[in-house]
Amino acid sequence: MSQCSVGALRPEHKNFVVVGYALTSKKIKSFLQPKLEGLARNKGILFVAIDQNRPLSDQGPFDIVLHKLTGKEWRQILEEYRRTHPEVTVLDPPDAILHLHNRQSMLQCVADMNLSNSYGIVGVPRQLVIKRDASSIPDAVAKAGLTLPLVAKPLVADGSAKSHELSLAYDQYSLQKLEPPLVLQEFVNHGGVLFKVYIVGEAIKVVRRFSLPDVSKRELAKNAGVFRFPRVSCAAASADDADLDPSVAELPPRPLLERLAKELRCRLGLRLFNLDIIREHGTRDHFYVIDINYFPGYGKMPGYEHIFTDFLLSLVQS
Ligand SMILES: O=P(O)(O)O[C@@H]1[C@@H](OP(=O)(O)O)[C@H](OP(=O)(O)O)[C@H](O)[C@H](OP(=O)(O)O)[C@H]1OP(=O)(O)O
Ligand SMILES: Nc1ncnc2c1ncn2[C@@H]1O[C@H](COP(=O)(O)OP(=O)(O)O)[C@@H](O)[C@H]1O
Ligand SMILES: [Mg+2]
Ligand SMILES: [Mg+2]
Repeated sequence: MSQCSVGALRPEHKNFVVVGYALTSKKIKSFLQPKLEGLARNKGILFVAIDQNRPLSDQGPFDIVLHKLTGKEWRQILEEYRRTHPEVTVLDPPDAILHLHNRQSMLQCVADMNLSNSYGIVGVPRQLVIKRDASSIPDAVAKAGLTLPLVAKPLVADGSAKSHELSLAYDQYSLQKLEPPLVLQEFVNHGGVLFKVYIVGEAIKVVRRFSLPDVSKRELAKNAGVFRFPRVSCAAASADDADLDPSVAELPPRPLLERLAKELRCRLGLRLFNLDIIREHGTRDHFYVIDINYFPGYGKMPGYEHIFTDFLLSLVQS
C-alpha cells in the first residue's frame, strides 16, 4: 500500500514529485508493488492515494495524477480538475481513454495510419459492428464479405468482466446466437502466439503470450457453432520461454513497433497503453493489431519499476 496515504503531505515531502493515484484495488495490488514504491521513493517520487470522497482540489498538491477508474462522474471530476489545474499532468486525458472503450474506435487509428514500410505492414482485421438484432447477423456478414471464422467481441471494452467475454464463430448461421452490441472480427491465423507491446511514454517493451491456435480450412469445414473462449493471452500464458518455431516467435521488428507506438501516442493522445499484435501465419512481416488497452497490467512488464519511475521524472523535468 501507499507509504503516504490520504491526507496532508508532510513537510519533508516538499521536494518530492507527488503522484496522486485513483486506481481499483486490483490495480493497486498489481501495479503499486513495494519494489516500485521503494525505487520511486529513492528517486524522489511519492505515491499518494486519492480520496474519491473528497474534492480533488483539496488534496495534494499533486504534480501528476495517475488514474484508471470508469464512470461519467469520475471523468467529469477529472476534466474539471484539468481545467482548474493546468500545471498538473493527468495521465491520461479522460476523453482520450474513452476512445479505447469501444472496440471499433479503438482500432480506427491503426487503420487510418496505413503503416507500411520496409520493416512490414501493420493493419487491423476486417470487422463489422452489429449494434442490435442478432437475427440480421448472417446477412450482414455475407453482405460485408467477411470470411469465417469470426471472433465476436463485445463492442464495449470498459474493463468489465463482460467486456472480455469473447467467442469464436465457425459458421454464419450460428452467429444469430450472439448478443449484440458487438464487433465481428475476422480470425487471423497467427501460429498461436501474440505479442503484447507495452508503452510507457516513449519506452516500449514487448512480451510473447500464447493465443488461440490456428484454424485450418478442414477444421472450419468440420465445425459449426459459436464457442466462448476464456482469457487465453493472460499473464499465465507467457510464451517468452517457450520452445517455438522461430518464424512464429520472432518479435516484430523494433523500428516498426517504434513507428507504430509513436504514431499511436500522438493519434490517441495517450502515454500509457499496450497493444496486442499478431503476425499472420506464413508471412514474415504482415501484422494485425487486435486490441489496445489503457493502463494495462504493467506489473507484468519486465523492468517496469525503472521504466515507470524514469517516465514520471521525465514528465516533471520537461
Ligand atoms: O488484470 P491484469 O493485471 O492482468 O491486467 C489486465 C490486462 O492484462 P494484461 O496486462 O494485458 O495481461 C488486460 O489486457 P487484455 O485486455 O487482456 O489484453 C487489460 O488491460 C485489463 O484492463 P481492463 O480490464 O481491460 O480494463 C487489465 O486489467 P486491470 O489490471 O487494468 O484491471
Ligand atoms: N482477430 C483475431 N484473430 C485471431 N485471434 C484473435 C483475434 N482477436 C482476438 N484474438 C484472440 O483473442 C484474445 C482476446 O482478444 P482481445 O481483442 O485481445 O480481447 P481482450 O480485450 O479481452 O484482451 C487475444 O489475446 C487473441 O488470443
Ligand atoms: Mg487483449
Ligand atoms: Mg483488451
